[in-house]
Amino acid sequence: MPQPSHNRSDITNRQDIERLVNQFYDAVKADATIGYFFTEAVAVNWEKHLPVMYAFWENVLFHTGGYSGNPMERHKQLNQQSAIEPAHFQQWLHLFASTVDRLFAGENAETIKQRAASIATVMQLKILHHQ
Ligand code: HEM
Repeated sequence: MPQPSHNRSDITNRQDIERLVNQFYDAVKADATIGYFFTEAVAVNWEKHLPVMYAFWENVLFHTGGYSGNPMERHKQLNQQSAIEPAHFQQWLHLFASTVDRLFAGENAETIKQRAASIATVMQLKILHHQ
């Protein structure tokens, strides 16, 4: 259960992003539905992947310009290796939103959840249409 919102503050800086991303992937790795993408389909090198994800989310929220990857292409490849179904996306989003809500409350916390949902929608469409 999230704490009452008056005990949580908003996402305001890089340190908050790092905390969010670390706790999100702890939940992802332990998850029965999507954990295997990260532990078996891809043997993720976390020392490399986490800083990429800090930069990605920092750029989404604060427009820092520090991310220059191609997530759509990466997930199309991944989908060819191991199919990513709508239920996987739903669980990914559920874990993301519940991690945000457990740690933070405020305008940026709402924005980052919305951005995650809209990027996930585009990603699913791209995968579906093999664009
Ligand atoms: C069920 C859904 C998803 C699965 C299973 C999944 C899985 C993965 C995996 C295995 C990687 C590769 C890590 C590596 O290269 O070592 C990755 C990278 C990444 N994912 Fe996802 N992902 C999902 C959804 C999403 C969503 C919805 C977003 C954004 C809102 C996202 C953002 C990223 C980004 C930014 C990268 C890094 C790409 C790069 O190397 O530049 N993922 N994902």
